[in-house]
Amino acid sequence: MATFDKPKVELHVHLDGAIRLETILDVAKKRGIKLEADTLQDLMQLCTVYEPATLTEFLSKFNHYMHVIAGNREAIKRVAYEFVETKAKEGVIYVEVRYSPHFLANSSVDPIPWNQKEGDLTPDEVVSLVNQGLSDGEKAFNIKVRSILCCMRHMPNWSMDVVELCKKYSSEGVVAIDLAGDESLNCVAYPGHRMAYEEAVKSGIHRTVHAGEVGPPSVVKEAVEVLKAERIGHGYHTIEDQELYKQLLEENMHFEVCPISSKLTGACNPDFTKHPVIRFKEDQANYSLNTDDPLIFNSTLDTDYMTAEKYMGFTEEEFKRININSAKSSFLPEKEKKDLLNHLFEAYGMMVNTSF
Ligand SMILES: O=c1[nH]cnc2c1ncn2[C@H]1C[C@H](O)[C@@H](CO)O1
Repeated sequence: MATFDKPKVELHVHLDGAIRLETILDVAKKRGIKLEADTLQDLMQLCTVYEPATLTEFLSKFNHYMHVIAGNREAIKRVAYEFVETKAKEGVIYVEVRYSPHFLANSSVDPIPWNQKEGDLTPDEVVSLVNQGLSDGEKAFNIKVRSILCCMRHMPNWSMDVVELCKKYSSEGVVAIDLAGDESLNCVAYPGHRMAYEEAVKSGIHRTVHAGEVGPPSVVKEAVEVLKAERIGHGYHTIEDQELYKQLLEENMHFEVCPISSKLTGACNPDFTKHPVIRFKEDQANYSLNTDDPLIFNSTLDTDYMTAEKYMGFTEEEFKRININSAKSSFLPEKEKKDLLNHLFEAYGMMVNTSF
């Protein structure tokens, strides 16, 4: 049985970090693409981070398999659909899944990623395909799914496209913009990212930013003050700047915490009993628990919850509280947020608050 066997909300998970190994092998076979591994076991060995590494080392894992899925319409739709099935099985009732449309394209993207040959799949069509896969999955598995489009730290020239795609597809489940990638190499957001986030603010597109994962608190400060982030991806290092941390606590800023990820990317002390989320818990901060990249960490949402229970003193009550906070901090419109909250209140045996 799962550690917290009740409906859950997940806000920080990368679609391209949540692909099934079986699917990678199968698609590679169908497309005649040679992989460095041809059994499930060997592919797992290749793609998984087993011991604490660095964010840069972790990000290099995507090189082993992204070329298999990118540029292929059927594969992209399938990955999105299967993702929803996986989350439904984990007891997730609402998930916001993120990805870079450019990383899955092979046309209208400069440079073309993963050494692909130029084709005819644009970032725009990628978003449309993912939307279809997610929407088919929602119907088949009866959960709610929304998506977030990622800008990449090292690719500021893609960011204006990303915000335009957020606007174009806001009626098809795209709810926000994100800035992901290697914060350890690019600590200050480029003008391209700043322009895209300015446009997001102007157009009412919700905003989250990977910040303070491995980088210093200044990255979090920039995310909040310059990029106008409404949520912080990870944000562990915020607590090294007590003034900033206190301010964000007062503002009820939401931190998207990913326990297993934070150990294996080297973001935090590998000793879970010293994890910053324990401080968040003690301060009753607003945060969620998430998987981030379950393919690469060989994890599930339950292993993250189990870790929190076993090493961080999490109780059922705290799990309920953080899922309620996650629903409140989701990028859903108010009415849908209330419905989601009521669903959780009911499932958790709490009084439904009719005063909203
Ligand atoms: O934990 C992460 N930090 C920064 N970037 C990340 C993390 N996990 C995945 N990414 C990157 C790699 C993916 O290709 C990209 C879009 O999902 O986002």
